Amino acid sequence: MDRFLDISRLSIQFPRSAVPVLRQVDLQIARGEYVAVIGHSGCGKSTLLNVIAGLLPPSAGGVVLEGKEIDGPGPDRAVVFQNHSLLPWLTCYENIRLAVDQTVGRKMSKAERHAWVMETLALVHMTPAKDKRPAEISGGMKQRIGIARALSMRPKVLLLDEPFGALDALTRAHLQDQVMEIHAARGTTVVMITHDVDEAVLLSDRIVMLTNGPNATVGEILKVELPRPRNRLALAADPAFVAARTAVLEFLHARHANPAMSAA
Ligand SMILES: Nc1ncnc2c1ncn2[C@@H]1O[C@H](COP(=O)(O)OP(=O)(O)OP(=O)(O)O)[C@@H](O)[C@H]1O
Repeated sequence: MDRFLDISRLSIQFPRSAVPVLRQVDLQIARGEYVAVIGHSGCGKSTLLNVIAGLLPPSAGGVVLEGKEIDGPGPDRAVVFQNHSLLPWLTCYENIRLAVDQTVGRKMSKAERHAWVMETLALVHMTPAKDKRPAEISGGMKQRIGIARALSMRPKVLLLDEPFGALDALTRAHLQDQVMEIHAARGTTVVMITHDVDEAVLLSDRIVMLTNGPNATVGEILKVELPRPRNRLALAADPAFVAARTAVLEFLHARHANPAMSAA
């Protein structure tokens, strides 16, 4: 398989901790693939994403992107967190423009940068709100601007750390549909952390299921063979969708039940 993003023998142990959080994680991700990482709270999903982002060094093993070992953060990997991190004194346009100027800026003229920001705003359907400041828009809109800002840097990999976790169900569904559209339009490679089984099945090409921590590792990988574009309504009763959903639920609740719940 194409080893666009290659995580091999990765272990993470925090200082003053007796056991590793993650142990011997092996995962190869192809260019353009959409991969979801799912697992119980505290198993190390964010830790894994932080290593790919270059925010955390591996204790053993490593991550290689297009043949180059990751040894720090870089614009080739953009992260979107659950809580949007927009600069409150800048408008939506300016928040994205700043990211463009700081990353791809030197390679583009002023007019090209403007056009690129406008194109990215349109991609998340936020053109009408371009002159609003973050305090003037809803949580879902802020998250759309956060995603647009990440995409504006033309990352090789988009890292999503529970990007819809703080949103209500309807807004969440709307954003999931938009991320599917963006993935189809731009072909960006995506690694997304989620707790939501339906979200994982709807969006992903593969679902990586982590075992419980500490010493968590890849327990199983499920290939989601549903054709794209995917429609949430049509899929709700689709036997392949239901089977994938059941397989993930089976893994999480039967074979790797939440340790916190079983201790209660
Ligand atoms: N900087 C740190 N120093 C020490 N321990 C840490 C640090 N960051 C995370 N941990 C521990 O590592 C484990 C994994 O944390 P992580 O946030 O990666 O889990 P998660 O699967 O993303 O959890 P959740 O689903 O609740 O967000 C937890 O036990 C956490 O307490």
